[in-house]
Amino acid sequence: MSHMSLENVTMKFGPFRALTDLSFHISRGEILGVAGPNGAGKSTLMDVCTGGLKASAGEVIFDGRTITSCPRHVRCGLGIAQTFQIPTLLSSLTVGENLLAGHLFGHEARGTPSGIALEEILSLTRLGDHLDMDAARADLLTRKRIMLGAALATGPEIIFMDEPLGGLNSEEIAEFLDVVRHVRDSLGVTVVMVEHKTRALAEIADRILIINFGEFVMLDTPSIVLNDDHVVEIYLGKKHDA
Ligand SMILES: Nc1ncnc2c1ncn2[C@@H]1O[C@H](COP(=O)(O)OP(=O)(O)OP(=O)(O)O)[C@@H](O)[C@H]1O
Repeated sequence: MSHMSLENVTMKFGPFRALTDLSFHISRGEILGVAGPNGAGKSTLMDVCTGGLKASAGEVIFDGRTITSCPRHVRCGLGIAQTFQIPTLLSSLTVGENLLAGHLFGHEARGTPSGIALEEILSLTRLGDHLDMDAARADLLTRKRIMLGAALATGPEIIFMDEPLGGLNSEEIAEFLDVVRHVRDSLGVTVVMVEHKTRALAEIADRILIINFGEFVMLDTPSIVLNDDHVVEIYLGKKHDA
């Protein structure tokens, strides 16, 4: 059984369709990359999955349960977490307190404590040495690791990440991807990563979904998707003749 599926999801803002009749499955434990040109509907897609938006039509199913209309905190309680493009931290608190806040939020939403130990999150996100540091003092990569840690502390089964690599240099990208890989491998958490940097996606993703103008284009392994003529054309605006 698939972990999460979208069935004929359409998202309208007034008369404008940001997503049109989108259907696909996310498998448990996979790293799914989501790519597409600016305005393709990637953030909208993430929001209809995590509860920021309610799809105008169609259904979002998680572990067999229809969650299309569930608000964000209910989806958090079911095991759905999200990180944002610009790190949203409690900057007056320490790194440890940020993780604790995530833990408490998840506990409250679910009614039971998270099954993921804070020590393991500290080790996976490499934050063990920074526990007492004020979050406000952290550099960008560390802020991203703190946000990921706080999201993991809610105890998710699936985590959606909105452009997590933005603003990082190539060394930092490699380090962050390594953290994400370890998170998936150690915790079995499913990862959905919306990202413009397709080369990085190709390195980490099991499969990549391409959308364009809110419509499904392709979902397959990175090598198939990124070498597909239609996908290359969408990105470059012309035929790829290599
Ligand atoms: N709240 C809203 N009201 C009206 N239109 C919206 C709203 N949110 C998004 N849109 C429109 O829906 C389309 C898809 O936007 P979305 O942000 O999902 O694209 P994206 O693929 O994430 O883009 P980018 O890569 O630039 O972040 C865009 O045309 C956008 O202007």
